Amino acid sequence: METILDKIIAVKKKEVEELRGMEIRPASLEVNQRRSFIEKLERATDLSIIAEFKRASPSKGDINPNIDPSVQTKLYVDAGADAVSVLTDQTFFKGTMTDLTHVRATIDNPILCKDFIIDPIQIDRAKQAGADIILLIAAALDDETLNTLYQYAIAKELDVLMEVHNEEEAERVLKTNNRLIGVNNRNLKTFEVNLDVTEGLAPLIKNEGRFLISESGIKTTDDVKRVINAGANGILVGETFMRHESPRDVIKTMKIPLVEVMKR
Ligand SMILES: O=P(O)(O)OC[C@@H](O)[C@@H](O)c1c[nH]c2ccccc12
Repeated sequence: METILDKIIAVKKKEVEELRGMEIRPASLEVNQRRSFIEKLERATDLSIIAEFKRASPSKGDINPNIDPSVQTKLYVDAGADAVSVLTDQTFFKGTMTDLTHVRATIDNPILCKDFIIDPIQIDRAKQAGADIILLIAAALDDETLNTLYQYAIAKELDVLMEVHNEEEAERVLKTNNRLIGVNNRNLKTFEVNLDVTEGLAPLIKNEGRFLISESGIKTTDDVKRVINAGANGILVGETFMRHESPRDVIKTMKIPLVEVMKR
């Protein structure tokens, strides 16, 4: 059966064809300046927070379709978020690359371009819009493509967040020497969300000395403590911040010291 991920990738293939016909100009020096999230993680003593701007999603429908990306992400950063994620997919998440451009003009923290990247041309476009981190989803890429895109991104001085959901994917990404691994608690094929996924995969990732970001389904301080205990260096949170009347207050309560977490 065709999964939502298959549907999304089919749309991305068309988008890539369209992009090939467009001129992607180099970004201005100011936009291009390097903002490394991995360097921030090396120095971090608290849990790192990547706060996401996400208007809608295939699993939840509209989340908060009418708020302004610059206003919302400024709020995130002022509350203590370390990085911001901007969903740029239009068809399924109601985002745009223009959202990312606007956010770049507003904040100075690292920005993750949250999209389904299958081709280097999308990396060029993300970089031009002002992204500092790109996402590579193991479930959507074979080993060769994953490696090619990874090498391409680091050559452009971008950080790469490699996303996994099971052991097989984790082993595949650990074969690269990428230091930043995201464990998605949501299964992109069934939408089921379970923090057990972070707990199950954390030993594998931490034993290899990589930074671990727990992604999706994080709502409460208890959830946060659970993933910290599992070994997470950071969290990626969208819906909880997008729906809350005061994302500032939630972010502040989630910014917890990492004390026992082994940092390598
Ligand atoms: O809104 P949540 O449950 O806090 O999840 C945020 C983020 O992890 C989620 O948006 C996400 C994780 N990986 C993705 C890949 C594509 C699109 C979206 C995602």
